[in-house]
Amino acid sequence: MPELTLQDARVKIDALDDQIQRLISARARVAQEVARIKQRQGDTGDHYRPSREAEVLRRAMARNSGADGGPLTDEVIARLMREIMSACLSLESPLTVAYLGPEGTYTQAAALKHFGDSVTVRPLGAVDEIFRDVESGAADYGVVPVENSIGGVVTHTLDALVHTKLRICGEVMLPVHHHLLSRETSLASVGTVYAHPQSFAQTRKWLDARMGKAEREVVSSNGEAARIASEKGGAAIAGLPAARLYGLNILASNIEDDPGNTTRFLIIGKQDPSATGEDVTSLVATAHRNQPGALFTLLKPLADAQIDMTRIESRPVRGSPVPDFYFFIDFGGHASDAKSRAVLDQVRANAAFFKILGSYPKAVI
Ligand SMILES: C=C(O[C@@H]1C=C(C(=O)O)C=C[C@H]1O)C(=O)O
Repeated sequence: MPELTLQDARVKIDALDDQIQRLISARARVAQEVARIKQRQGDTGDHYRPSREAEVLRRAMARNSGADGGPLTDEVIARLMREIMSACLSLESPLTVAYLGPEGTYTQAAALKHFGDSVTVRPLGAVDEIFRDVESGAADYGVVPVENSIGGVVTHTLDALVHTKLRICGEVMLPVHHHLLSRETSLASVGTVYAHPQSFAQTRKWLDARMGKAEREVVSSNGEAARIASEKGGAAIAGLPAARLYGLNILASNIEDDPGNTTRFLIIGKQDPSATGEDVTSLVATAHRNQPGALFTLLKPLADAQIDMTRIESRPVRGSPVPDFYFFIDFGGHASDAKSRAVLDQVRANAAFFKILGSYPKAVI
């Protein structure tokens, strides 16, 4: 590009902004048209389509890697597109999204990462409440944490999935950075640290080394920890949104023991997203008891079909007179594709209890 003066550059930016805005408005009008087409087709539900959104985001990232792409990163481009889609969708059917509150939690950050800013949010107090809220229709979708790369599974979420009629219709991966937040200005003045058990698990080494003498008090969420620290003193382990919300100082940043610390969240709702080519299927099953090799039998069809099993977790079956376990299995593929369907049929045939929890697009950003 030839040298521009500052004034020339600003004139250029103004002209580009004019174009961008005209195009965004044109896009919003087409999105309204999509909603009208759906209504004419008798579609009475909400107009959110997780698979279509995943495709739009993947296309945006692919374009960014192409000849006209850059210099912004794929993730930044996808996030901008995310917000445009969110705003377009909210014109016709503003979504209501319930999540594990209070405000300032990582689950809130996950909800906004997945749905964008143009949604109505309902921060609720417990995982069960989120399931009930979506089942009753008070919220269109729910966002619940399911697993952290250091702390392990969120048992309430797995237990709720066994019995719910809701479907998993998406997943969100959120890199989690913990910070020590306080009204105080130095670590030495902190007598008590408040945090969610998962946050304690993820910062244990740092706390042992730097705050060995401080009391550790478990609370129900990171947002709650920040609220208590803002009212009673002490410090909270939480994310930056909580620091902003409660006006706390950041005494120490990125105190997680593993810099790759990531939490996976599930989107729960009432729809079954269509296949996108990059999907995950989640199921829960129990093996036949008292049979040697029962778990092996359950999993063998996946191995035989060379399906990529990305996760397996177990939870005890409550009230069972003998030890029995629910196995939660994730694999790459969509329940509607021939290979996955055949494997699911075989697993179902070998299982005492079997339920597909959902097939949904693999997280894009
Ligand atoms: C309902 C639809 O559109 C909604 C709006 C989208 C957008 O603005 O790009 C994408 C997917 C849906 O959440 C659809 O495309 O079927």
